[in-house]
Amino acid sequence: MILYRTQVLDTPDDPFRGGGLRHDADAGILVDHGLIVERGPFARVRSRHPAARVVGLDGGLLLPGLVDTHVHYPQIRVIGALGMPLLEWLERCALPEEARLAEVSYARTVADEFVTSLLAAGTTTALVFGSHFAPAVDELFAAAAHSGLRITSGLIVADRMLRPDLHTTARRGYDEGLALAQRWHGKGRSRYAVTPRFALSCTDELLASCGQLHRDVPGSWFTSHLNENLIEIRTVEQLFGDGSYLDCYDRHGLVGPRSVFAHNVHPTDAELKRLAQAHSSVAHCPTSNAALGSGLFPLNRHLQHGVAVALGCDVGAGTGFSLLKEGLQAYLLQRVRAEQSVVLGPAHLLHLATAAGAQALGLRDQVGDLGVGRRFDAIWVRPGAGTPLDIGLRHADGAEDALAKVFTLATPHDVARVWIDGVPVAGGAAAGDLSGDRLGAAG
Ligand SMILES: Nc1nc2[nH]cnc2c(=O)[nH]1
Ligand SMILES: [Zn+2]
Repeated sequence: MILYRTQVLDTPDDPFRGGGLRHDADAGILVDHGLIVERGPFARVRSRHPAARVVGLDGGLLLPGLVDTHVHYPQIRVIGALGMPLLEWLERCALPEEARLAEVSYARTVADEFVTSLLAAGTTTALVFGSHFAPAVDELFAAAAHSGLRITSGLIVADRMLRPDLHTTARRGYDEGLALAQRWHGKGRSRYAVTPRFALSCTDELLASCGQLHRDVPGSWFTSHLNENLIEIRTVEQLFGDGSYLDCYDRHGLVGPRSVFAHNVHPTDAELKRLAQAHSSVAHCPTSNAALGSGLFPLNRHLQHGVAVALGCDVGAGTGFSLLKEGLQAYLLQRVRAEQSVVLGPAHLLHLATAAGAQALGLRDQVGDLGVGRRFDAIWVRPGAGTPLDIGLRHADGAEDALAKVFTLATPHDVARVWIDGVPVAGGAAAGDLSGDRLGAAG
């Protein structure tokens, strides 16, 4: 057992529903085989467990591991292509790179780069858009399993409107998806997600095969894109004729409590109503929406309709892996929405980046906060001495202020250590000597 002594912040109760920030300035968190078994003032927990090994996390603060509900594994190398709207960016930047993952050795290198970057940013759980190539999806699951990342992912399918080398058929997509699910779904921390790229690139027949696969793999997840860009939406309407964008998925049983839709920047009220009724979730990806000029996410309307919202970095349209940056961008975006804005405080941002994501992925009983009974998925934010974040934290006016500074100033360089299930999986030099708590050691 390890007893961590630290300052800890989390949001067990939803700040959008009256909850707030939970803060312990000198907490003791007792971890046994990756499970948090006790939490309280350090002195009290220590006195009850005098034999536990104490690991002091001095300076900085401990947060729950970040949960990313929308990120593309094959796109790490195309981050930063600015100045294009969605469809042009896909054609010129994203899809040529995605085609390169046909080569397994290339995919393996990219998978390693991807998983390493996610963990370094403090993301411990992610819903990941996989690849159009099944062997490349195997590489992703293998890299995630090796690293410890909690991952939900799957084969991307499309059968029109992309490059022909990224197209599949309903039969092949089903068969390859089923085989991947049999290899990875429910193995360790991995789960399978049925993943049509977006309705624009999928015929009804392909989406029907997705519905079949979702039903045939019990406990599988579903994810796709929705209502991201006005030209995309108009094209989907022309292709499908009747009904809304969401209807394209709904017709095939793909709108339910295990469905996560990325973006939803331009929803109708009827779509929001249906998403809420189905207990589906929306992955809000604010840096991507800004970079592609997709629009201003209507958080107020999602909240009014009771639609669950979490955060996604949407690499590579998004500008990096940090969900702290996504939180800041979500905040800034709301500031410019004028009278339609939702003013987000630091507790809202932390909730969106942790518990809300865990909820969207059906993992809230395991992760999302650092209370008793949760797995110890955590990040230690400890900036280098003399950096603006270090100065800000030392002069912070209370916990909310400290957390606001983290969202404003922290980068992956400030994530000194990352644990999943009590095992350190990332962080190094900045973490100093945590005797008995080494990378790869069981907690
Ligand atoms: N942002 C984004 N939107 C998409 N819609 C379909 N594919 C993509 C993608 O790769 N990125
Ligand atoms: Zn995306």
